[in-house]
Amino acid sequence: MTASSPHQVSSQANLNTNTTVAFLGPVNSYSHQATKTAFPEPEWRLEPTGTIKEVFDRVQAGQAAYGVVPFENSTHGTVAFTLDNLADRAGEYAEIVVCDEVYLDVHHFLLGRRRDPDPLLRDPSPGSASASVSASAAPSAAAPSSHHSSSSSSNSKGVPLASLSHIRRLYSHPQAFGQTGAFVRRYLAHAETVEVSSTSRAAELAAGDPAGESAAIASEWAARGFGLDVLARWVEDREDNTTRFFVLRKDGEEGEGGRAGRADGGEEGKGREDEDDAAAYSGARYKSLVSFTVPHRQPGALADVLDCFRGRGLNLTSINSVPSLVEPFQYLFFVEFEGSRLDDPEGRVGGVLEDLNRVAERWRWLGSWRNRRSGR
Ligand SMILES: O=C(O)C(=O)C[C@]1(C(=O)O)C=C[C@@H](O)C=C1
Repeated sequence: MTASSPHQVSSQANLNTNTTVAFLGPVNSYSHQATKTAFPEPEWRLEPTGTIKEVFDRVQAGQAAYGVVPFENSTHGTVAFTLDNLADRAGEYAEIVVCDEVYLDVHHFLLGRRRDPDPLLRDPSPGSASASVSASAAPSAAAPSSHHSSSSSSNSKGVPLASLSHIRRLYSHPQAFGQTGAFVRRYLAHAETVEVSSTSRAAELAAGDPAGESAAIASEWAARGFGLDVLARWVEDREDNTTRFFVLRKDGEEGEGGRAGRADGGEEGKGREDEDDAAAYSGARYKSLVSFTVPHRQPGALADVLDCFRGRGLNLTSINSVPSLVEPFQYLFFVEFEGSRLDDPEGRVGGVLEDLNRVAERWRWLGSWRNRRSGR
């Protein structure tokens, strides 16, 4: 697993600042990997939480300078828990903004205990590319994996490396289940699926099953961390499976060393700026997020808001909605777009925010940060 374009914060810049970063734990979750990429230890103190909501809580309470939360996955879409907290219906997170993003390639592993003896086992080491499997390894294992390429080194991807007939329970995070549906339906239809708070929590639960009848879909690091056997590797539906994480902080706390300092053009972003000079609109180097509601009964109210972005020449990169919980079937919308409120020489972002005053019922700016995939 790799994270694209590591963008780490220098240790010197962070002397005398709060260096705690909260992420969804336990350790060895994908959130942990994403956090380590952006906030290398030991300069940063990484603190696992039990839920995504706790990441928001700690940042808002000032107990963590930053928080890292999954936002969307390329296969399964938006992470509902994160959107729910960004919606901030109870006004608990009034100061929280997004100040950066991290992309992580996500390859899921099936972890559990091998049957002992397991005559079908070939190579259980995490990340091994040389493992192969007998045609009778598991229910319907004879058929080649349909979802990954068929090169020889990929033969062990997406197929069981050991018998799975003893697995009765399969733990994982709902997002991970959503990214591995083909494998689970094909090889583990006989097992009960149990959603838990993270993939590393899933591995912890599987490791704690004395009968060895539980398995987890989790990361290869969780295999090592919890001493589990790798029963299958790269079980995601799509090999290009990628999750994008948001880095959160409190608004106005982007002082020296803060990651958002780079989002408004700090030194660390300079090389990147030069690379991107060719971009037609310089705002493509950045992204911003706003949430808003529109008058529910007014025809075209949502279109009016979207038209403001078109009018200002701002490219949208994602649109989401969640129930407003004010009245049934009324929604709060999120629009993410290219451009920064913090570096806005042409005034396009400032302009669109003024437009929102006119056409939206309520709106909130949720941050501007460097586009870590500009030019793609
Ligand atoms: O469960 C984890 O390991 C997480 O960090 C959460 C999460 C998510 O919510 O999207 C992160 C990345 C993967 O997409 C699957 C799960």
